[in-house]
Formats: sequence, structure tokens, C-alpha cells
Amino acid sequence: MIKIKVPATSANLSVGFDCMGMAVNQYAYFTFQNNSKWLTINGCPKKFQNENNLVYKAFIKGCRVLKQPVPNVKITIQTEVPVSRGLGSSATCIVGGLKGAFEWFHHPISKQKLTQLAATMEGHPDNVAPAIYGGVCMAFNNQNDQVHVVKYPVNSIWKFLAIVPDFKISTQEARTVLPEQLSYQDATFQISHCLLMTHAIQGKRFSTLKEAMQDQMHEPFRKHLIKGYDQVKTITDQMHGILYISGSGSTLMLITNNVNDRQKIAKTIQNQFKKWQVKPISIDSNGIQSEVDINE
Ligand SMILES: Nc1ncnc2c1ncn2[C@@H]1O[C@H](COP(=O)(O)OP(=O)(O)O)[C@@H](O)[C@H]1O
Ligand SMILES: N[C@@H](CCOP(=O)(O)O)C(=O)O
Repeated sequence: MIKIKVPATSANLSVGFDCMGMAVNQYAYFTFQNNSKWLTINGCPKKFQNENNLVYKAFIKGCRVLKQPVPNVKITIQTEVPVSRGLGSSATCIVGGLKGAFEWFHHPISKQKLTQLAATMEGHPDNVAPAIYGGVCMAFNNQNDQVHVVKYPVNSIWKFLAIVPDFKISTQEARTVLPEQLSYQDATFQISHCLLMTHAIQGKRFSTLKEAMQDQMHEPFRKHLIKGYDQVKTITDQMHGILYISGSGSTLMLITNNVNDRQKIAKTIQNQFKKWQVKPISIDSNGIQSEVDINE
């Protein structure tokens, strides 16, 4: 049996639209086994238990890349990553399915190649890169469509809180609200703030990270999709927190520099949003893990 563990990811990190992401300690587990039927998929909502399942599609893509026939397979999914909440559930499926195919045919695959294939399926590399490498990553495709990944160190002072609303936002839909063009002024603002952010997360200064995490590229257009955003932003601003929309939402990610503030903010938000999940989260530094169990 092939067992694969893929971390959830929080993409964009405020000012790194489509190129920055962070792996976090919530996981999707996928197993791939021989099957007498052509396909069985367990452990996910009924509507995903068919050939359109993203894990299976990625598995097929992996088989095609290897020029191998698609085998009969039983896929079991067990996941802590909520669907369409901006925590990279689709990236876990794509990365897990591709890796599953390479393991199936005992074919090693480099992290770079896996990122390349996964980013092509996902359409942007900012979730798949940290899901594969772990930590905070910057990733982009160059003009020859080769993916570049850089992993940034993060100071252990930063504490994270995932604020997960009780409603979904599909990434596809959240991309339709973005404008088609950006002015030079906004581009300069964004580049400078993203550079500052990559510097600030390595350091300890709260005011520098807060200054850096002011996005102009997607949050102003997406925040209206998240009912409660303004309320949460007011609380976090007043209580020594930094807030950004995780991926395309609906999750809001809070950053503080001490666990006491994080706990107080969590309590205040949970009191006002009883149906939301408010949970401390930390960085996963390993990325995808896989093992083949020959006894199962
Ligand atoms: N557990 C799962 N089983 C099957 N498909 C899943 C699962 N989790 C996510 N997906 C796929 O990923 C899609 C959600 O992707 P997306 O809207 O980008 O949200 P997210 O921000 O969570 O990545 C789902 O519509 C489905 O196709
Ligand atoms: N850069 C993408 C990231 C989407 O992340 P997800 O976790 O919501 O799938 C975007 O902002 O559209």
C-alpha cells in the first residue's frame, strides 16, 4: 500500500499573490492500493467518489507522464483540510495523486519536477510548492515554463491562528472578482511590500511585518466575499494582530508574536463567530511525505 501525507497550505501570505505560500500542520492522507475493480474511492464526500476526483485525475496524469497504463486502484482519502476554505485542499489532492502514481511505478521524482507537474494542474504554484517542500516558499514559472522555488526561513517568534468560517469560497470563483490590470503604482507598492514581507518574517519586528502585509492585489477585491471580514479585521487590529486572507479565502490567517495575544484574540473571535473554527496552527517544515508498505 502507498501512503502519502500532504500538508495544507496558506497561499499568498498577504502580498505574495500567486507566488508565496506556507505549509501548515493540517494534513491530508491518501492511500493507493491494488483493486479488483477499476476504481474505488473512499473517505471523501459522495460527489467526489468518481472518476472526476482530483486525486484520481492527478494519479492518471502521473501515469501518463510515466507512459504507463492506468492501473485498477483503490484510493482512500482521510483529510483534516477543509474544502474550499483557502487552505489548499485542491493542492493536497493534486500533489498526493501525482506522487501516488510515481510511487506506484517505483519511479523517483524530484521535488522540482513534482512541483512543475502539480503547478500545471493547479494553475498557480503557490500552494503546491510549500505542500511539497514545506515551510514558506516563493514559486513561479519562468518564460520556459520551468518552476523556480525558494524556501525562506521564518522566525520562530511568529504564531499563527487559522480563522475558518463556516462557508466555502471556491478559488475559481474568487479569481473572477480580480481586476484584469494593475497600475505601475500598485505594482511598485506590491513588489516593495512583498520584498519587505520576506525580510520581516525572518526577523522579529511586529511593526515591520504589519507594515509589509498590506495587500493591493487581491484582498481589496475579495474581502467582500467574506462576511465578517471587517469585524475580524477590527478585532485583530485592536488586539495586536496581523490579518490576511488565506489563499482565496474564506479562511483568515492571523499572525501575532506571542501565544498570549493569540489566545486572547482566538477567544474574542470565537465568541463572536460561534460556528467558525478558530485554531492555533504552526508551520509544517517537511512538506509531502510518502511510504510504501509492502505488507499491505
Ligand atoms: N477531500 C477531497 N476529496 C476530493 N476532492 C477534493 C477534496 N478536497 C478538495 N477537493 C477538490 O478540490 C476542490 C476545491 O478546490 P478549491 O476551490 O481550490 O479550494 P481550496 O482553497 O480548498 O484548495 C474541490 O472542488 C474538489 O475538486
Ligand atoms: N494564489 C491563489 C491561491 C489559492 O489558494 P486556495 O487555498 O484558496 O486554493 C489565489 O489567490 O487565487
